[in-house]
Amino acid sequence: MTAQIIDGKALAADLRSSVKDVVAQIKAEHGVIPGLAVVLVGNDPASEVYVRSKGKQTVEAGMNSFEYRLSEDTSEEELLNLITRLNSDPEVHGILVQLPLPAHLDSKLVINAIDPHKDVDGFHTTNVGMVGTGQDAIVPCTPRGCMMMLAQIYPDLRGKTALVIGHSNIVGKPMGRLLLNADCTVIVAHKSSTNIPELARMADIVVVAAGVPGLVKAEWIKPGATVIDVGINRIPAPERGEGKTRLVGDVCFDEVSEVAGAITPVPGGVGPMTIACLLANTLSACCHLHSFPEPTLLGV
Ligand SMILES: NC(=O)C1=CN([C@@H]2O[C@H](COP(=O)(O)OP(=O)(O)OC[C@H]3O[C@@H](n4cnc5c(N)ncnc54)[C@H](OP(=O)(O)O)[C@@H]3O)[C@@H](O)[C@H]2O)C=CC1
Ligand SMILES: Nc1nc(=O)c2c([nH]1)NC[C@@H]1CN(c3ccc(C(=O)N[C@@H](CCC(=O)O)C(=O)O)cc3)C=[N+]21
Ligand SMILES: [Mg+2]
Repeated sequence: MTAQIIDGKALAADLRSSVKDVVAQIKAEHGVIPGLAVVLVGNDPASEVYVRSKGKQTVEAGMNSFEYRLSEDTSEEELLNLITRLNSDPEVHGILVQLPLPAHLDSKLVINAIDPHKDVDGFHTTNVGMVGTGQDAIVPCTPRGCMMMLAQIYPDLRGKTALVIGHSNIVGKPMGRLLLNADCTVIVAHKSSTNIPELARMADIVVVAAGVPGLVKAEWIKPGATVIDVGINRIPAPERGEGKTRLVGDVCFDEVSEVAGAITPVPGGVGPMTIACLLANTLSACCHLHSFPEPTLLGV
């Protein structure tokens, strides 16, 4: 069997184009332009790349992008002051603080200072609690993107056995909660789990967000299962020339795609969906803040 490749790049382009249509409609009807503020503290090169890409795609969707680049030694007070200003700025509908923050800043405190209605990452304790209890709330971008990709394969997720590998607050835990809300039977594994290959062989759906290249092997996968690879790892690629690198996920893609029914590639899988969902969340936040009807995008 050769797995169907779930094309995140194409699906993300569809999502961005439906966001763009609704943005144009809101602008025409109400004169409101959704705005996203991205805050980057320090100069981590990888974060720099993501922030630039987010800003570009925000503008391409017809929204306003506000970027704040603060120095590595910014104090917690300065950062909290900026968030307070953004919370009360009517042109800002979404606020994203790029993680990780430098070690001297308390990310829980900083994230919880964001107005939950503007927390387009869905990391605020209020949004986490609401998603955890099955209430409408802002859903974290990466898990939301994974759910949209799963919807391409399964019209109904009820009763599917799902394994999530990784239990971070930004990917694994919210992913497990969304799958549970969709009535999957959910297992969430992590470094202390002792029998992941065995658990994986029971799963119809495997979502891996561990940050370990080559973690998931073909013999772990039940034939026909769907494999969602969230991992983003930059590894040396001497075959491309000295000092060159390439991006890989957490899945041994070539061998797993011989067994799985469907699989997401890296790059071009979950990553582009994450950014498209950020735009979708910003649009939804704008609609909510202005009491416009919730836009229907790709249905998740
Ligand atoms: N595509 C996208 O849009 C995004 C991709 N990512 C990528 O996804 C990956 C995970 O990100 P994130 O959740 O932030 O990472 P974290 O490092 O915060 O969490 C990793 C999780 O994986 C677990 N883990 C690590 N090694 C193993 C292992 N060998 N077996 C089982 N579990 C393991 C850890 O367990 P423990 O807690 O016990 O240590 C932890 O729960 C990274 O590669 C990151 O770059 C992240 C965000 C968005
Ligand atoms: N507050 C916050 N929210 C985040 O959502 C957040 C964050 N902090 N910190 C870092 C992680 C990581 N992340 C990615 C987004 C897009 C791609 C992406 O578009 N990847 C492309 C490749 C990009 C490349 O070539 O480097 C792809 O997979 O095809 C990857 C990773 C969001 N994160
Ligand atoms: Mg942990």
